[in-house]
Amino acid sequence: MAKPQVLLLGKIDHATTTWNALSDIADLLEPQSTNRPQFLQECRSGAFNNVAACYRTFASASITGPWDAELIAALPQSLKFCAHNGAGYDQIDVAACTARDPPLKVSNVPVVPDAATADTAVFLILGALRGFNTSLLAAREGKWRGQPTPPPLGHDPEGKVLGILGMGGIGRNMKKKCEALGMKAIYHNRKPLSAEMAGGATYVGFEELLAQSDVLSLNLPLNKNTRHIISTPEFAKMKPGVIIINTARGAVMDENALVQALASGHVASAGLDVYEEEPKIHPGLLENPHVMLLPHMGTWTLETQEKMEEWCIGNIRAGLETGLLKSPVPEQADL
Ligand SMILES: O=CC(=O)O
Repeated sequence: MAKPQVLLLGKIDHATTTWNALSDIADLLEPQSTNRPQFLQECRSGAFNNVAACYRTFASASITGPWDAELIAALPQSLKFCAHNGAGYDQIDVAACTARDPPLKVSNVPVVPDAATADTAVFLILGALRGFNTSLLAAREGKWRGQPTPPPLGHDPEGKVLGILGMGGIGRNMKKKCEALGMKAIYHNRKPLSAEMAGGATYVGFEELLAQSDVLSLNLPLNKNTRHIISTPEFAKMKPGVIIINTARGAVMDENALVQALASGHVASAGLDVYEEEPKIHPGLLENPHVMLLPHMGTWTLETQEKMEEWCIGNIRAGLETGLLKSPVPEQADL
């Protein structure tokens, strides 16, 4: 019997040996397309009609566009598994995958990205609290401590309230690291965690989280319930001088509203790794020398990238060999 095919959407940079080893059970295939219209056409041409599983990266959206209803309808009937290499899978319309007959099973990469993403958040928290960005810029311009005018004094993390919106694996990892800096953690989730999972962080309502945080960190997934969960009315409920950190997805926060809140001074600073329209960064953020801006580097370490690729390939092998993915997305836990 012919082997099933596995389609690679994106690149494998590290786990090439594990990827190539998949050829014991599948033929490995790459698309010819370089943009979405071509990709839809390639799908509809029958070129992928023996593809049973697909490995996709966040960056592969530059070829396929989002996995929305149109794309999911164009994918071949043979496709049973989509292994996404990332924690956040907001690019995939999971409901449309589930509605297929048979359902298209989707997995993400949980846990593995937690530590590196939390480290990125800690870097942004410290950088924003201490106001380090202007000094980083000044040092490169040969202006010692911003000569002739030194920057305003920063703030210590010690004793500050860290509000965590979305206390999943990344939030919990970040909490531990920030407690080592003397911060006090409060959090809001749809439901409180068990005492063991919360690890001493206090559960508060959403409004209390807004009102009590000195540093508010966004660690929740992007979906239709969380899009723009932070916007003008929410900023108005926060402490003057609050610092906002976002390592989740840009669109959980209304970027225009953030720019306005920064301009008014109500939000003192921000540390951002993610943006509403990546790779574009809002000009109001680029022009503000106080905010810390990273270009989506949360999991960008050799160790984490390697482990994420391995995990994602593990999902493909599990799907093909057992019919079940190792880490299905929570919406499909019962499939
Ligand atoms: O943004 C990174 C991820 O979702 O893993």
